[in-house]
Amino acid sequence: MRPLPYLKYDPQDTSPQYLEDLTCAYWFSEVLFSAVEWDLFTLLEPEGKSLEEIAQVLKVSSPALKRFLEALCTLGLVSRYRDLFCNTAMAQKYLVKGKESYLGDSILWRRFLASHWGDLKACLKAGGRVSFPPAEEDPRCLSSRIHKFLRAMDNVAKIKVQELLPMVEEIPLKGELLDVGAGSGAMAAGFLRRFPSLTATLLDLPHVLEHTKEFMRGRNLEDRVKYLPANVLEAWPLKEHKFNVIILSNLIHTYGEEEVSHILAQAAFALQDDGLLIIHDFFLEHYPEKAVLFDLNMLINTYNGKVYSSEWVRQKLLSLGLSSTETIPLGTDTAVIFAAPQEDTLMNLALDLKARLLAKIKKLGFREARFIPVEAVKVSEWVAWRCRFGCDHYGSPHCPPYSPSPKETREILKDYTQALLLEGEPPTRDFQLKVLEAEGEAMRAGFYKAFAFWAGPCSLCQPCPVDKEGNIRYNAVGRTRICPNAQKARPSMEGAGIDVFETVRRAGLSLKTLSEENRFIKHFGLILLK
Ligand SMILES: C[S@@+](CC[C@H](N)C(=O)[O-])C[C@H]1O[C@@H](n2cnc3c(N)ncnc32)[C@H](O)[C@@H]1O
Repeated sequence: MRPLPYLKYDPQDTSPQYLEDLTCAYWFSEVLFSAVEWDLFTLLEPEGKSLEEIAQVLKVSSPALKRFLEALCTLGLVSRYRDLFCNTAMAQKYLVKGKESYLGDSILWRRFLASHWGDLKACLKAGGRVSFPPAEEDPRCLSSRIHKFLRAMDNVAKIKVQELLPMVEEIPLKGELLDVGAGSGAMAAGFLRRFPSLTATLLDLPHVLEHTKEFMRGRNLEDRVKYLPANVLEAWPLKEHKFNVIILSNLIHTYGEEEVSHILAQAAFALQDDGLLIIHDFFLEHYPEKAVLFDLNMLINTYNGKVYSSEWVRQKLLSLGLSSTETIPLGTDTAVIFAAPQEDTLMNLALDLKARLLAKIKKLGFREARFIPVEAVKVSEWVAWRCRFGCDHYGSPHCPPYSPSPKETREILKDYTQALLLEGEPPTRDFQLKVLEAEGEAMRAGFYKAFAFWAGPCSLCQPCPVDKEGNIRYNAVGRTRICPNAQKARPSMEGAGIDVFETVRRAGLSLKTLSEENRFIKHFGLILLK
C-alpha cells in the first residue's frame, strides 16, 4: 500500500497536493474512529457481512454506509468479496475485540484526546495545557477515565514488549524487576512470561494501581508480582532495595526535565551493580515526524510532558554513572535506550547491528538513511558520458577519468551484499564529510569493508591544491591523481558510473531533476557493506 502522503514531506515536491493532503489528514482518522466506535471490525467476523446486515446492526442508512465501507476498502481495512464486506488481515489482527493484539482501546483514547487538539493555539499562547480534568471529579468518572487510559496503554505495551524482548534474549534475566509507572502491567507481564526466574514489582500511583491489579488478575502471574503504590516524583519508598532490571516505559515523556532528572537518578540508585535499565519511549531522533507531533500532544494534554532527544537522556545517564546504548529503534514509532552501571551488561544485548548503525548514522544529520541490497545499485555506461560531456569538473581529482569506471564499479559491487543509501543536502563539503563520518561508523560497527561514495566533485580542500593542467602525479595503479587528502577523498556515486536516479527510485525514495520551480538540491551518498 502507498504510504499516506502527509507522512513524508519531500522538499523537491512543489505540487500543492501535499498541503491538500495535510488539510484532510483528519478525514482518515475520523473514518477509523467511527468504525472502531461502532466495533464494525468485530461485527465483520468471522466471514464477512453483507451491506444490509451491517446496516441493520448499526441502524444506519444503507446507501450512506456503502460509501463509508468504500472508504474503509480504500484505506485497506475492509475488502469486498462478492456481496460480503470482510476484514483485511490488518483489521483482523488489530481491530477485532478479544484478539491479543487488539488496538481499539488505544484508537478510542486517541479519539478522546483529539478534542483537546482544538486548544493548540491557546496552549501555545499560554505556554502549556489549558484544559484540565475537573478538580472535584466524580470518583466514578475518574475511575472510568483511568481504566480507559490503561486499556489504551495496555493495547500498545503488549505489542511493544514483543518487539523489545528479543533484544534481551541473550541475557538470562533473573532476580527482581521494577516496572516504574507500570500502567496495566503489560510490559512487566511480557518479561515475566519470557523469563521464568524473574519476579516483578509494579510501581504506580495508588489509585492507578487498583486498576493495574485488575489487569494483572487475568494474567495468571499473581505469585510473582508485588505492587508498590508510590509517586515517582518523590523519593521512591525502596529504602536500600536494589533491582536487577528496571523498566521506564512511556513514562519520561509525561514530565519536564527536572522531574525526569529525578526519576532517572532514583532509577540509577535502585539498580543492582550488574543491573539493566530499560527506557522505552518516543525520542526525537527516531521517527521524527511522529515524535514532534507526539511532543505537541504532550504540550496539549500534560502539565509539562515532552518528547526528549536520546542525546539528552544519555547525557543524564552518563552523569549518573551509567553507560548506555544509542537509541535502538523498534519496528514501530518508539525506541529503546538500555543503560547499566557496568558496560559489559550492554555487550550481551542481542541488538541488531544494522539497527544500531542506522541509529548512529541518522544522528549525523542525514534526511534519510536506508539499507538496500547491493543489487539495487544501478550502474550504467551513460553516466560516465554525462561526466565527460557536460560537466565542468571532468578531469578534476577523484572525478572521471580518475574515478572508478562503470566496469570497475560493477566488479567491486560483487564483493558486497548490501549498501546504505544516504540522503542529505548542500553544502557539498559538509555532506561529503558526513558521508565519511558514516563510513567510519560502519567500520567501527564491524563492517570492515565499508566503502563510501559521496555526491559531487571532491570538495574537501578549498581550493583544490592539485593542479588540473600540470604537475599531475599518479599512484601505483596509475589512475588516481595524488592529492594531499587522498586518505579521505572518495569518488562520487555518479563519478563511479552509478545511476543515482534509478538507485534512489529502487530504494523507495525520490529524486527529481531540477527545474525553475524546483530548486531544492538533494545529495545522495552510498556506503557499500558486507
Ligand atoms: C503513559 S503510561 C505508561 C504505562 C506503561 N509503563 C506502559 O508502557 O504501558 C504512564 C504511567 O505512569 C504512571 N505515572 C505517571 N505519573 C506518575 C507518578 N508521579 N508516580 C507514579 N506513577 C506515575 C501513570 O499512572 C501511568 O500508568
